[in-house]
Amino acid sequence: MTRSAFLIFNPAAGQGNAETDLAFIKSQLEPVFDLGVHETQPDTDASQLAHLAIEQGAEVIIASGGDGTVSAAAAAVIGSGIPFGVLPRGTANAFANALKIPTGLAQACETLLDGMEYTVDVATCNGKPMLLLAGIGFEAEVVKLADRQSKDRFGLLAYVLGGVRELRNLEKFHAEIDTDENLVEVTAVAITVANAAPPSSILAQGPAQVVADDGLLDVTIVSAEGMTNAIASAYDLFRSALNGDAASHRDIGYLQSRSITIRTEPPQPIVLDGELIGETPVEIKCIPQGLTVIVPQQSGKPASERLEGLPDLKVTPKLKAPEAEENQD
Ligand SMILES: Nc1ncnc2c1ncn2[C@@H]1O[C@H](COP(=O)(O)OP(=O)(O)OP(=O)(O)O)[C@@H](O)[C@H]1O
Repeated sequence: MTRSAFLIFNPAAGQGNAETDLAFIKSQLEPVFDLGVHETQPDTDASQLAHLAIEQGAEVIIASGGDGTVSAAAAAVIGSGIPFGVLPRGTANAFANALKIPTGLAQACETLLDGMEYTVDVATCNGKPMLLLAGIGFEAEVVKLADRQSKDRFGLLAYVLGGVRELRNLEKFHAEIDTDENLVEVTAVAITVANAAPPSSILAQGPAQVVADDGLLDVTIVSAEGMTNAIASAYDLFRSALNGDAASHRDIGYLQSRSITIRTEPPQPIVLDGELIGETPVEIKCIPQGLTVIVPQQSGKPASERLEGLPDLKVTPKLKAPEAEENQD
């Protein structure tokens, strides 16, 4: 029986040609899936379509568009157990990058055909679904500056330009971070709470790795004052993102918790998965194992075993000896 797949397609996303993209996607997926294509409209968003997909009993739900489309669709699929696929066609494609889903359309289609299911945590942030991360302070200011017009002109560079402009006006704030274990009080310029993070989200890279399926949120605190310290901290976070080592600069701290409340003085903007949602205080709670995503084979967890492809491979599962026999002598 052919599996039914419900494709949510945003024709307005990204800078490519939507018609060509859709024709290509159909050519790749129709031979394998019973594919229904549903285009988003300015007034029919991806989350409404994802709810429709669940109602109709879709066996796979696929979202194709920018992070706006992907996040809205994924949020609606949380808790349904239905495998969720992504065909990224946006500017930053943070969701795909965080889960190592290829951003090229051909490879992303291949992933849907021969990938594996990987169940990740999600979270709520002030009651809203959170897939990746919430930024408080600096990152939120950068998103404010990367407006739609400059995103259309410069793509990903818009965020970088926003970041450089914002570096000049780093503003400190006092923060109370209430975790499961402690109340941490600190002066910071940026606090990032991540469930999963793409390597480009450098402000989330305090810990060696942000693991998406450990039931925990990773908090990175950057307290750099002044331009020189900010650049040194940024360099350390870059190094952490590249090498998988934890950050060690004295202006960077990190911790883990299942739920977190952050209060700041003065109030700071919050950006949730790329969208400004308001100001602190913020309460974030992890929902372990909330979403099943289709990812390339082996990309979910750091591989601890790889055998396939070896010549003459044969793997025979061994039955464990019953305890009684083990104790016999
Ligand atoms: N048929 C449509 N015509 C015009 N706009 C649409 C349509 N469908 C959805 N939209 C709009 O697209 C936006 C979501 O875009 P999405 O985030 O998927 O892509 P993007 O903005 O190109 O990506 P990125 O944020 O990575 O640049 C929403 O604002 C939504 O209203």
